[in-house]
Amino acid sequence: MDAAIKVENLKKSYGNITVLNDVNISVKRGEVFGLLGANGAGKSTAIECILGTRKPDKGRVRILGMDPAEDRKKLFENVGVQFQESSCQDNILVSELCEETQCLYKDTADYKALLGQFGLSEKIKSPVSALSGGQKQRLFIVLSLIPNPKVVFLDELTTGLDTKARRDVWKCLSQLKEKGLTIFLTSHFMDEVEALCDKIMILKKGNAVFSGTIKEAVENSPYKNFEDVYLWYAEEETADENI
Ligand SMILES: Nc1ncnc2c1ncn2[C@@H]1O[C@H](COP(=O)(O)OP(=O)(O)OP(=O)(O)O)[C@@H](O)[C@H]1O
Repeated sequence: MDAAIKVENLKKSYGNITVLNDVNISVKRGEVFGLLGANGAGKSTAIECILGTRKPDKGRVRILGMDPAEDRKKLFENVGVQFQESSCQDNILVSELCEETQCLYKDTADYKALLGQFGLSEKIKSPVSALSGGQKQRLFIVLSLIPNPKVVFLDELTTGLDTKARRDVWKCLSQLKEKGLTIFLTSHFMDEVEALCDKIMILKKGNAVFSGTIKEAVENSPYKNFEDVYLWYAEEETADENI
C-alpha cells in the first residue's frame, strides 16, 4: 500500500543556512508520526514544505499520492492542518468559525460532536477571542478535523494545555487513529510522543539524526528514559548534563 505521506530528499536553505538537509520520511496510513527536535531544528519548515505552503529547494513530496503543490484543492479536501498560531476575526463566535470552516468542504464532520469530544461544548456561543489559550488550541484542533481528513498535521498540538486537557486530547487522537486517521505531529513533550507516536524522526539542525520507533531509539542509545534518549540524539550536550 502507498504511504500516506512520502517525503524524499527534502532540502531547504534560508540564504546560506541549511534548515533541512536531505530529509526522507515515510508515514503509513493510520500511523502516528512525530517530528521532534529542539527549537529551530527545522520542524515547522519541514511541515510547510511538505504541505506546499513553502517551496523547498529540492525534494519530492506526496500526500495520499498527490503533489501538494499541484493538487492543492483535492489534497486539502483530505488533509487537516492545525498550525502553531492561527488567526481569525476578533469577534467571531466559536460556532460561526466552525460553520465558516464547514462551508469550505464538501464532506464534513459534525463540528458540535467534535467540540464535545474536545471539551468545548459550553463555548459554542463564545467569541473566539474570549477563549483561554488552551481552549483556543483545542478549537484549532477541532477546525483541522472538520474536513473529515484522512491525514492531519498538528504542529505542537498540546502546547499551552493543562494536564487534564492534554490527556483528553491524547484520548481523542487515539480514538481517531483507531478509525484510520494518519497523524503527523510535532511536539516538545516526550511523554506525549511516547503515548501517541508509532514512529518518530529527530531533527538536529535540519539533519535527521534518528528515524524509527521509540523502542529502536531507546535500544540504540545508552539511556532508558525516553527524555534522556531524545536529548542524547537532539542536543549538543549529553543528557547527563541536563539532569
Ligand atoms: N522565513 C525565514 N527566513 C529565514 N530563516 C528562517 C525563516 N523561517 C525559519 N527560519 C529559520 O530556520 C530555522 C528552523 O526554523 P523552524 O521554525 O522550522 O524550526 P522549528 O524546529 O519549527 O522550531 P520551534 O520548535 O521553535 O517551533 C531557524 O533557525 C529559523 O530561525
